[in-house]
Amino acid sequence: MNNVKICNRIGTLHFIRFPTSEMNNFLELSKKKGMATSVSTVCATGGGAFKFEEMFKNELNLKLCKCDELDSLIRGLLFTVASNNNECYFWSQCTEDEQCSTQEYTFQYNKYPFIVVNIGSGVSVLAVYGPNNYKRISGTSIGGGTFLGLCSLLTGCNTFDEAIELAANGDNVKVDKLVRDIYGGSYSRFGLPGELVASSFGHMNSKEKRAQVSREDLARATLVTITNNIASIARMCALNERIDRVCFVGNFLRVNPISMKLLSHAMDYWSNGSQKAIFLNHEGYFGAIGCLLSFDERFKE
Ligand SMILES: Nc1ncnc2c1ncn2[C@@H]1O[C@H](COP(=O)(O)OP(=O)(O)O)[C@@H](O)[C@H]1O
Ligand SMILES: CC(C)(COP(=O)(O)O)[C@@H](O)C(=O)NCCC(=O)O
Repeated sequence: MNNVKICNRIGTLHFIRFPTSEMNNFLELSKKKGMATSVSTVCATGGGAFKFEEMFKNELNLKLCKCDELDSLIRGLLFTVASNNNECYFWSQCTEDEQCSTQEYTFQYNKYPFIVVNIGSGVSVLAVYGPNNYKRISGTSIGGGTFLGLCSLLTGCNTFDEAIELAANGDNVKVDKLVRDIYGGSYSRFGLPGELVASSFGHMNSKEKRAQVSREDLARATLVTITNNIASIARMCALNERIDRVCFVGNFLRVNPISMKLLSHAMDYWSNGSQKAIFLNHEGYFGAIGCLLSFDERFKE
């Protein structure tokens, strides 16, 4: 991220990611490179800041400066949106897949409230009322980790990128039972179109249908199931809080236009256009950015 001002210096922020399952390799590399000779403290957030604290101290002689993950997330998000003009976007015309495309979104970050849905391993839903005023209003354990876990079980895939690639080439209609499979068409009285999923994985009780589905179809159905569930929770939270702007973040949305389009469509369709799904380019890094800002503040003190 270019032209970022932190601690009265302007520069470029660089982002690198690796899964915490690779922490041992990271420690080995840090030892080899003599990381502790150039820094004494590393800013860290999320569960890993607690889980790996001892390990960093014992193996590398490095102190972790621990910051709360949700405080850091909101702080990093607000800072990034304020510093980076091109950060936010939305998907338009998501009823027609071919016409669905991204458009830049001018997010009035200094206008409150708004909702943040963080889709990591699990999902946290936060209502933000001011720069230092937010609450965690809901959450679900059915998140990005669930997608990857179920998809690995069902398809034998080994990575998130592979799971997304499979899903991109599959068709959930072969796996899910639609309203039209039950009604023969729409259930118009309650505004349920025939193409709506009535029952996720609802076809999979049939031996015949199971024989017809591919790994790709199963990956797509898993992605659609998890995403639609998150969309339902996000919509209900927005409605309850009477908030219309909903920012979706977290690494589950990395290289995942299928889920972003589904979330956009669900928010738009079920709210008659009153709720808006907003996405951010640095979707998985706000915790890290917020944590860096807190460190900067403590350093100044
Ligand atoms: N390279 C990747 N490896 C593993 N999971 C990934 C990767 N890229 C995206 N994901 C998705 O992101 C989720 C984790 O999101 P993240 O925002 O990093 O949350 P957490 O704070 O739980 O680490 C995973 O469960 C998976 O769905
Ligand atoms: C515990 C967590 C805050 C951890 O964050 P994560 O590493 O998943 O990003 C998150 O997984 C969560 O909110 N889980 C859902 C718990 C629930 O409300 O049921």
